[in-house]
Amino acid sequence: MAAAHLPRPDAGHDALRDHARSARVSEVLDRPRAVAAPSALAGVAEILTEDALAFVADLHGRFDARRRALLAARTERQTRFDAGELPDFRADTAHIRDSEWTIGAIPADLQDRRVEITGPTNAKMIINALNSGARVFMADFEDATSPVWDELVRGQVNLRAYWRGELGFTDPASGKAYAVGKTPAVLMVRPRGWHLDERHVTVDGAPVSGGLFDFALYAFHNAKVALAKGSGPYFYLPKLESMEEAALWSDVFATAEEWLGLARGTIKATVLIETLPAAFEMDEILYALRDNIVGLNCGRWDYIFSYIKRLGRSPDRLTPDRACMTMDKAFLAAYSLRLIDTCHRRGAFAMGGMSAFIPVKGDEAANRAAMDKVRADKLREVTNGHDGTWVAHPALVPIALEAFEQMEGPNQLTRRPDHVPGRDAMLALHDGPRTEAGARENIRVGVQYIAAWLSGKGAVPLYNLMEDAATAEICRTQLWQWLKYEAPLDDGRDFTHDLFEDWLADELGKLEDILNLRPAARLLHELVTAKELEEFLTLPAYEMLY
Ligand SMILES: CC(=O)SCCNC(=O)CCNC(=O)[C@H](O)C(C)(C)COP(=O)(O)OP(=O)(O)OC[C@H]1O[C@@H](n2cnc3c(N)ncnc32)[C@H](O)[C@@H]1OP(=O)(O)O
Ligand SMILES: O=CC(=O)O
Ligand SMILES: [Mg+2]
Repeated sequence: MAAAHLPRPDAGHDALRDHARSARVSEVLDRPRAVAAPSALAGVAEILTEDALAFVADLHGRFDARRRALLAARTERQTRFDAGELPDFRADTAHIRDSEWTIGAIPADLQDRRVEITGPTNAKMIINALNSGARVFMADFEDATSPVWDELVRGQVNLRAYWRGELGFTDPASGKAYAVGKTPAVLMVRPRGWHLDERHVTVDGAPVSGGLFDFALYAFHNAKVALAKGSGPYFYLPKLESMEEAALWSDVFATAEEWLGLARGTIKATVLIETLPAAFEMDEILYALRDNIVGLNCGRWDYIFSYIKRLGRSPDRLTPDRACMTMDKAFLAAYSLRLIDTCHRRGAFAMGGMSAFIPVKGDEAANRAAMDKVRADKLREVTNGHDGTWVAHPALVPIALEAFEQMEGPNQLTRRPDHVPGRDAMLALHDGPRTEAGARENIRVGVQYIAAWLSGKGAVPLYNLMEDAATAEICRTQLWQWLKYEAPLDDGRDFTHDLFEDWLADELGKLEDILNLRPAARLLHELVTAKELEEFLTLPAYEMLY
């Protein structure tokens, strides 16, 4: 059955889901093949194999129309938010929230997730992360990755090599050799979100989903080897907005398990709750993925971005400086407590998130202050009831571990918060000023991050903070929002077009002329001054990527 025979994207979720369920795995032989762009990388022949690409094509044929329909549903929901509707718990799914059920079994090697390190998929960082002492390493094709074709393939080559005991790296500059140690972290992989295409792989001329491509290749090559080594095919799922989007992953997993000859429920996933709409569907997301899910995670940076994106077209939602939006207050505090309660009620892990502070080089006092901030963040998480947390850098593993060793066991699944915040608290905005310094920081970080992304780097240290796609999205959406409403600043001025132009020119003048700085500045300018808020900065940026 060719992709062209699938129901139309606007056919409705039920028709699309029924079609996907009725399509049999054996039909794949009649389907079009996925065509991948060439890559000269060593190891590519083991990754872009005919069978692996047939698997990608099959997933594309079954699920891409549904993915596109769900993306259209996000746009439709946004028009309702723009008209003044606020997110709320769904009436049609009350039975899921109100009834008693729990998720499926959690594998032994996922029972202790006290500290999880994240990072890009280059060989050195994979090895350093696996050896870092963290319980889990999440290899990231999302926020920390710029989807340059060769780098994506290289990431898959590296992950495949890891499972076969063949991953090594020698730094050409220092000559230092890197090898995976005897007790590596458990490996999880985060595929891209539903919004991103992978234009280097097409079926009938249409690009496949980036997320399906990342998932499919990793699962195809490694699921069985990981299981044979006592682990499994484990994933983090980013940027979901609804139960239906979770159900799409559930159906993808069921199909993949059938393809790969795995028992139903072998694939295990943790879902990031990092969009405002998803926070109102946490029970529903756990339920939709109940055969495969093991937990939820507070993806705080995308969550702030989503709050601005979904509600920020309203003048009464003007956000304060990015630095004021902390996890201990307002909508962020509320959603993290609700996530803990929801997860523990359903037997799922409630993972904390990423503090953006990283070690400060060459300034002991500043470094101590940054480490203290990380410690305080992790102590808040463990005290509230999280079962584990994320760190961005190996030096932060001991700090987070020390905080999470306060738990009585390897997790605290039986704990429930004393108070579960409701809808109003989940929508409450932080207090705080909007300052010139905050606007200038957004400009500086936004431009330099986009320049790095266009140059192939998805995570960078800037001004002693970890910056990635999610943190940069906050910068540019906040500037857009402030400009749209000419937001009042704390010094009495309004954030006008002229001020933005002046500060952009001034900040650019001060920056070192790094690769892609000018195109990045042009893109940031376009995004900030656009009449309509662009859904993701990575969508126009991807058009500029080689
Ligand atoms: C919002 C979210 O989605 S958060 C999740 C996505 N973001 C991320 O995963 C970011 C992960 N972190 C990073 O990429 C990096 O730590 C950065 C870019 C912030 C800083 O990187 P660097 O400037 O290279 O850090 P630094 O120079 O201090 O690194 C020291 C050593 O630690 C290693 N290291 C740093 N971060 C990591 C990491 N996350 N995983 C593995 N190794 C790491 C470096 O490779 C380096 O190794 P070496 O001594 O063998 O050369
Ligand atoms: O993915 C994590 C986030 O904070 O965003
Ligand atoms: Mg994120």
